Amino acid sequence: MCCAVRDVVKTYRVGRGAGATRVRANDGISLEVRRGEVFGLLGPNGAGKSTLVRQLTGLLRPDSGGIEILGHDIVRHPDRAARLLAYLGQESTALDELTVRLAIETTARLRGLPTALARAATADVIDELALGPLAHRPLAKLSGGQRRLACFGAALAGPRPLLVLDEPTTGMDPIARRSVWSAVDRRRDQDGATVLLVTHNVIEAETVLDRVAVVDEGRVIACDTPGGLKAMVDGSVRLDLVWRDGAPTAIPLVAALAGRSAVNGRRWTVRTDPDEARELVAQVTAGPAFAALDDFSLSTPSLEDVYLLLGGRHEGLEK
Ligand SMILES: Nc1ncnc2c1ncn2[C@@H]1O[C@H](COP(=O)(O)OP(=O)(O)OP(=O)(O)O)[C@@H](O)[C@H]1O
Repeated sequence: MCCAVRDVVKTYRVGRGAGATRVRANDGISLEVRRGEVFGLLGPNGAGKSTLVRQLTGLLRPDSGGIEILGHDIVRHPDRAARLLAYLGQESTALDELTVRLAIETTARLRGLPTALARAATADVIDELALGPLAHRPLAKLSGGQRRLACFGAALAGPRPLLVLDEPTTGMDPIARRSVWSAVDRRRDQDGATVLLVTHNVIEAETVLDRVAVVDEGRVIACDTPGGLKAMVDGSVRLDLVWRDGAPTAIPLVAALAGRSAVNGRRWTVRTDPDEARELVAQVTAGPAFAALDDFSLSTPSLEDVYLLLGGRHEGLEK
């Protein structure tokens, strides 16, 4: 076991005096992260994911509950977390004035590597993430995605058995994102590192995560492998129809679909069983509606579908 979280409760106080209110950000969270796995925390804005990871990193103290990392009691000894894990938070301003190279090297030195080793580790990370062209520029002068990649690089400098990454790929282009996921894979496969990842990107998460905890309103509402979670929505498929200039609702078939589609701009999404989906595709593509279509696709369930399904079901889904 790498991390064990037991019934963690964290309440923030918002405002002052008589008008103060309380926000229960974590409402009894329990989960276990096994050694060597890439474990994801998935959930909507404000679900309590960052609050949980900040407690794991020793930066925030739970009101109650226990957190153990590699046998260390982090609630009692929050200072130990820094030796056990590398943390990439949502904001990283401490390193902003440094160049990319210095930010990575400084982090490696702070993690106890002697100068020569810190330099070598920095060169490796710069190479691995293709940060060479940015290495001499201060973080503050980089684009959002570039700065995020540089901060991720700093998080990798100096080995740690646990990587805690809060939305590591925010703002990154597809190439940078891919290099992040490759680097995460390498840390797990070659170094046996455990990775705890906060993400909103369900599609991306599906390809890198071994297990996922779905967090909502401060609680874990489901925890399983992506495959196990997707089995909940087995037997359904998703038909996406993208209309060129608005849907031709004068066509009876389209009018009938309107009532059962989730509409997002020009995109209509219908969830149904595979047989009906095939039938609908045949009807839409063979009839007059086809001329109004820009694109259509039929997909098997993704974690996103699970996530949407869980939105309304908060019980009995943990494994
Ligand atoms: N410092 C704070 N003071 C008061 N309330 C806070 C504070 N930090 C977070 N909260 C509240 O606690 C709840 C959980 O926030 P948290 O940042 O943990 O969510 P999250 O799941 O990480 O969200 P996101 O995906 O948007 O980053 C929210 O309602 C948030 O408004």
